[in-house]
Amino acid sequence: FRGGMNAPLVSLFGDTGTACLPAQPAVAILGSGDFSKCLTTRLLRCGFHVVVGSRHPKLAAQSFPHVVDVTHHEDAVGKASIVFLAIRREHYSVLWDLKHLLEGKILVDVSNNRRVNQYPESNAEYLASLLPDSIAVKGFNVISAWAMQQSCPKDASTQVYICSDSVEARQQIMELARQLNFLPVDMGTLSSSRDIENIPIRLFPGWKGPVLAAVALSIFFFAYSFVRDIIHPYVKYKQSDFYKIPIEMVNQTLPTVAITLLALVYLAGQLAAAHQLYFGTKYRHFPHWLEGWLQSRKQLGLLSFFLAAVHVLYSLCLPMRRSERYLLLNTAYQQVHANVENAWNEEEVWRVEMYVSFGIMSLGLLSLLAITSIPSVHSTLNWREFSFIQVQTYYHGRRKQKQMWVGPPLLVVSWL
Ligand SMILES: NC(=O)C1=CN([C@@H]2O[C@H](COP(=O)(O)OP(=O)(O)OC[C@H]3O[C@@H](n4cnc5c(N)ncnc54)[C@H](OP(=O)(O)O)[C@@H]3O)[C@@H](O)[C@H]2O)C=CC1
Ligand SMILES: [Cu+2]
Repeated sequence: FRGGMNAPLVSLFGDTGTACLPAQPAVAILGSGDFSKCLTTRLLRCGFHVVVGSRHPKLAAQSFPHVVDVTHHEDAVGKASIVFLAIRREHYSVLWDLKHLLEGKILVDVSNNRRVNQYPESNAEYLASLLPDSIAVKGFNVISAWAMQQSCPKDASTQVYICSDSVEARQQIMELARQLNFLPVDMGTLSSSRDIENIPIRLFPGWKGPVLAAVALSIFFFAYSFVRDIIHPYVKYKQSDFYKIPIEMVNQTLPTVAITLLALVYLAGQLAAAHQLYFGTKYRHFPHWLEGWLQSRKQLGLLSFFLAAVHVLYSLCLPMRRSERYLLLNTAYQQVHANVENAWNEEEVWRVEMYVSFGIMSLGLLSLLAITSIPSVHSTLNWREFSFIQVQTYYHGRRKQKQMWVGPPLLVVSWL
């Protein structure tokens, strides 16, 4: 009915979705908790018939719509060939009594754990060993009950990772996921279930190192500017510049950390190239730390871009400050006193004009790098276009760095 020759005919009778589809088969769900309720809502909306198996069907039936058949485990399992297990791994032992009824059926394990690698084997592999005559499929565990209930969830990805040792069962559950408006991702055999179970527990795994590096660099550069621009004048000349802490200090730290992170992005590639040249081969593994560093280049680059953008905001606000106004007035007053009519300093003017222009262009290039690293933009470029942008920008950046990097790297502070 979907597409093909019949498509225009069907649309004549209106695109009312499920009305034109053939009756969907029944799907059983064991357990009546949050996940079960939300999965039921989604299945009903997509035209499936749902049977829920509960230990206390009378009690559980109150929290399900009337069209849902809420009954005992044995009864529910008998009515469907696909059974979702919306119970926790700790309670899988109840399935032992249903062993004979579950023979040859597809069991979908949606369970999650609390910690990474909490059990020696994954929940789905445990299920498969518990019921060897059934077909275990892992999936849907990355979707929260909340998102399951929404018809078009906006709070996170709609991708579901699915794996099973049976190819047909995997295909069947992937098709089901598609009908429920999810994007199934084929993860192969059941041995992938451990990785799939670890997905929801992870929290930005690639970001830990880069964020730590950014924090450490910020503390270091902030302390450095603090000692140099505030403590030193205070001790030496008894001059109190503490008002500089909230804006000037921060605005010195931000670009320094940003450019250092950007340098770290490119340094990793250089070290990798040096490693390959030194050993004369590209078939040798990089050391662990370098491997991790290479893999976190994107995060380092994006953090660099973020800090540079915040730096721009801070810089735009510099003339808004009270302190700026007082300092300007004081200089004007002193100028009048000294009887200087025109304080125009050609060299100073040129320096600042160029400095701001370079700053804007660097941010422009950096944002180009940042935008092309976003997956959806990335996938519209072929690899030649991608490397054109990433490499060209790099050489421009390098040429500029050469002009600017006079003296030891710490002097970058004065450039920024
Ligand atoms: N909640 C979520 O957002 C998500 C949950 N999941 C997974 O879904 C599964 C269910 O989660 P959730 O619905 O939140 O859990 P709940 O604790 O809300 O529900 C679990 C259900 O299991 C049944 N149950 C409880 N104890 C036992 C027992 N001793 N023996 C047999 N059955 C029992 C109960 O149903 P009854 O009383 O009817 O028998 C209960 O409603 C879990 O494996 C979880 O990891 C996965 C992704 C997201
Ligand atoms: Cu700057």
